[in-house]
Amino acid sequence: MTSVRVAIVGVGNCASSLVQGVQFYRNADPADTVPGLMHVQFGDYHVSDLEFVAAFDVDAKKVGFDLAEAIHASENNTIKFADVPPTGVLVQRGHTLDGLGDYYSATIDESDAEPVDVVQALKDAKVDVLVSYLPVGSEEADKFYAQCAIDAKVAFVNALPVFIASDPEWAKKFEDAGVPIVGDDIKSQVGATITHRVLAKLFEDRGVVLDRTYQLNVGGNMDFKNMLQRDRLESKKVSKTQAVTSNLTGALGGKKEDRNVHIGPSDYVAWLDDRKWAYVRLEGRAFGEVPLNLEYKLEVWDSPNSAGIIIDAVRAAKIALDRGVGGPILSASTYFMKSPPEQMEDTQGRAQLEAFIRGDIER
Ligand SMILES: O=P(O)(O)OC[C@H]1O[C@@H](O)[C@H](O)[C@@H](O)[C@@H]1O
Repeated sequence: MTSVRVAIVGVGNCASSLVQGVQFYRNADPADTVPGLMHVQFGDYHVSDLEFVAAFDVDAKKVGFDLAEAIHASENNTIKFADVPPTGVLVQRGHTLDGLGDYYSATIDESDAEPVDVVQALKDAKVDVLVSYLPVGSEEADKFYAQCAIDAKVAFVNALPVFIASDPEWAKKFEDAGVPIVGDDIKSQVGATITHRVLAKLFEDRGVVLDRTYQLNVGGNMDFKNMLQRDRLESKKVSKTQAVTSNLTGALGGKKEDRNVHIGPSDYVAWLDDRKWAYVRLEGRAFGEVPLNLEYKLEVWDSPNSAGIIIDAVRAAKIALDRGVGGPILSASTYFMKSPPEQMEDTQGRAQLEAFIRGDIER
């Protein structure tokens, strides 16, 4: 089988963990279990089949540098768990559009190079899958790159909370073009979303009435700094909220907004670097209408926590591309993403995805 030729837009911490992860597990035995991957061998593709062939960013400390160097440059502050040798891929000057909010603009220097023709660059590098890791709130920029993927006939993995796969008009554009998309908004391996989603569901499954809940997140990466600009995180709040409530049938079921559900990024704490701490509280009523409350705290390194999921999402997108299936890949989107076109309970989502890998279902 051929490799999976991957391009990345946004060479931040998440890109760093992805590139390091492919290096770290390049010799993994297909019979082994790798934490954070569904399979070492996912359909026809081993982890090591991912080949990074293009990257785009706007940061002067990254543009023009080898991807292996750029992943540790500028404000990137995630954990280093692999030595990535030079890739021979130089980061190209992407288009800024609304990609930089106030905090990014104040923190980094933008490259003064001319933005490249992205569609041409994708074609020249024979890219199979473009992963969008733009900062939260980059609505215009994310749609620009989605359109580039359509024009270059490159599959798209939308890791941020801008609604593309889950937007019927955009979904149709991908379908009409015969280009697969997996989106929207990556759901980490064991992150704030999945733990909260599962525990809220546990309340319901055990007959406890969930009256109110919150999820307060703090972190020290640029994602959290960027989100200090409150108007950039609206889509993120909606995405995170529906990821939890879509699993419920009670009063909070399906709510995108409700006074009794507060889920969102809460503050930036510089010394946490790329660690993310989530404080979650669920308040309910059990037998005899007696109060029952649960509170937990999750501590993770944010970017590695989603890198394995992206490796699987990229391989699912490539399988769809190989099979000539365009539009949202529902099974992969529902299992990997917070805001898929259709929400499904996670074990069911995983079973659907296994069926997709085997070729039993189309998408
Ligand atoms: O931990 P969760 O809730 O699944 O969130 C995962 C990801 O969600 C994305 O929206 C964030 O920008 C990432 O930084 C984060 O890793």
